[in-house]
Amino acid sequence: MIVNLEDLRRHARRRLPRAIFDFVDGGAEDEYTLRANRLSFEKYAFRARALVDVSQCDQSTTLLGKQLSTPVLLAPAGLTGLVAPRGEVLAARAAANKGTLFTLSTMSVCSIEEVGAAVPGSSLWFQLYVWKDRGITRALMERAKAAGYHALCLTVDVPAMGRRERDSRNGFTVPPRITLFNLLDALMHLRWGLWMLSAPRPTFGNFVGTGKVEKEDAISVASFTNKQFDPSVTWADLEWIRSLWSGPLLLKGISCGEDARLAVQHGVEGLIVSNHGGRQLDFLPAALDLLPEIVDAVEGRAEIIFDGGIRRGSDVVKAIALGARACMVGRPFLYALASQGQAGVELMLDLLRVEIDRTLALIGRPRLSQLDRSALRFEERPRAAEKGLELLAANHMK
Ligand SMILES: Cc1cc2nc3c(=O)[nH]c(=O)nc-3n(C[C@H](O)[C@H](O)[C@H](O)COP(=O)(O)O)c2cc1C
Ligand SMILES: CC(C)CC(=O)C(=O)O
Repeated sequence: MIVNLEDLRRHARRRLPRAIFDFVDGGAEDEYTLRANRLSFEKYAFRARALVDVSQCDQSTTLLGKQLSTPVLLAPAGLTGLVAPRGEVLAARAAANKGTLFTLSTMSVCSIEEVGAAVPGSSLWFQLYVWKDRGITRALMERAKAAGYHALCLTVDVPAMGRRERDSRNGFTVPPRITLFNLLDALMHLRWGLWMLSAPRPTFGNFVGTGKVEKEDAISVASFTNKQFDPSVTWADLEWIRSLWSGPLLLKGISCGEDARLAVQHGVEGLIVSNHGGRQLDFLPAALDLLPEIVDAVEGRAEIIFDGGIRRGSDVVKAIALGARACMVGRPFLYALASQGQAGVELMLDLLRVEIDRTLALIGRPRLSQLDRSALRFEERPRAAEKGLELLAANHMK
């Protein structure tokens, strides 16, 4: 039975082959940041007001000029189409049906055009990684523009791919290598195996025909991206990106006040405060702990989106109270896709919607605009968090 997002994770764990589940679920190195992302929410409790009319809670909002029915968006996730066939199309449809946005990763299985044709461009953002081959980078932006995507989200926290040790242990490659273990694993996860047989062999769909993926047979994500992504990108390149993209521009992966101020000086419309879900630099602080410094640095000059560890509606309310305008979720929508395809993603968004409404009612602030830091208490000693860290560390050592 599915009553919350953790249930979707459990479902996904049963449904997906080990290497695919670990690719989605895992983080970098010791996974400190991955664990911290969750535990940081325990540092905050609520200050609730009583006897407020909460008969009409309203979580609708606007983001970069677009009306949204909820402040929860779907984060870019490479290889979503490995979790369910045509996974990006299914997730984009779910987001559009629920009045919110889907962000397509540069590293998607379905192409920019396929997703663009499935839903209105107004409910789509495109996430950009800058390739060494600037012709390819330029073409990605032109294709997203031609397909009607509303905003461009440049990810800035991958100058090198984080080391995901679960992927190394599992020998995870794209496309998945056909080995005896992988065949057995697929047989033990027959629904996923049959699903995948119904789709073309998954690869990085935006690069088919460019010669970049055809040559590569079964390569690790880190080897591929370290070969293709440009580690020399600097603030100066933003001007070039700006000259090619006329819509709203956001930077994803900003993690300190200095960079937030620079981003504003460069005229970006939005920032995504994120540590890439703990998949890049291990021992970055929990994403929630990055938020106040960045909100203070931005001083309202750009819209701030938060991601990292959101698993409850109350987490969304806390991030908004700390100054975010909206939140992205990554793994939860991938677990949901693995569990029930498009219907699973819609269910995940519904679960969060109900939890957000209930939290707003219980704290006596029926609208998002009424949320600020006075809605929270900082827990001096988050005892549950300390205990949780000890337990998780103990599990990790087993
Ligand atoms: C499987 C997977 C693939 C991801 N791929 C990308 C990507 O291609 N581009 C990107 O900017 N972020 C990527 N991310 C990071 C997410 O956009 C997001 O920052 C992160 O998942 C948020 O944390 P959460 O999973 O705890 O919600 C990926 C995350 C996961 C789990
Ligand atoms: C396929 C990868 C490059 C996607 C990514 O950014 C990630 O796994 O975090």
